[in-house]
Amino acid sequence: MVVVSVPAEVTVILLDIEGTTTPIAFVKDTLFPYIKENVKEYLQTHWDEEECQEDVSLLRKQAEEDAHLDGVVPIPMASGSDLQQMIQAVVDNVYWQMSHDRKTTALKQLQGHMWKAAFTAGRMKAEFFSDVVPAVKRWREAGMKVYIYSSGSVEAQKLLFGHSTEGDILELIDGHFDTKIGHKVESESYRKIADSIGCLTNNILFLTDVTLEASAAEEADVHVAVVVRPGNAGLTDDEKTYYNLITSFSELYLPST
Ligand SMILES: CSCCC(=O)C(=O)COP(=O)(O)O
Ligand SMILES: [Mg+2]
Repeated sequence: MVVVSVPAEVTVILLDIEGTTTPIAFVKDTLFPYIKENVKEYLQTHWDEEECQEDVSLLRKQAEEDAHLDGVVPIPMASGSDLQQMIQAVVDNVYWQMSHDRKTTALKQLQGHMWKAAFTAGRMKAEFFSDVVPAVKRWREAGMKVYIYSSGSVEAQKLLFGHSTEGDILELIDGHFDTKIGHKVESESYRKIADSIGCLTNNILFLTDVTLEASAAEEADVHVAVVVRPGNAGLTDDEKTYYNLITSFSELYLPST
């Protein structure tokens, strides 16, 4: 087994979810299909609620920003539009964004609100790789703080950790970040995360499956390791040479343990 040593200055482990703690297949085959199958009915049922209207406003604003992109579906204003036409426009916009695996805050916020019903009713349980929970417990025992940074909304992250096949493991996580702090491929996001935690960027070790995210974090002086899991996108030879790679969290060696 290859072992990657965690630098002594690291006090915080920052985890990505999809492809890092959780199989991409769970996201692609369970979480995302749930949205596609239920979005129209969800909008029809919840349309008059404030939360749903806030989600639609955010999606409309995003559609305006996306106006230059091929295939984008605009969302008309409520006044003067037929309700069913407007709902269909939101559905089409959500489908369009999901077909491009967009990580916009607007899409992620609606998805989080929709998953809530499924998780809280026990109809869906989040999957974690078997090494994740034991490693997080070990790190915490060694005095590390463990945070999540995912494109999935903080609300959705809490649903996953609160309703998993391993039970409610939310208490293992010290805090959550999503794209409201900035996108994962922008180095400024990692500086803001360090500020928010109250540490230096080089006190953080970020684990992710996406090298663009690893590169942005590294630019901010965050330590990174790229996580290679079954079903993840392949890495180039250069990426394999450049980054510390782990296939399991058990391959991380903490000097203090
Ligand atoms: C609460 S995570 C749900 C999955 C998701 O929507 C997503 O975009 C995952 O992205 P990540 O940044 O964790 O790779
Ligand atoms: Mg990921």
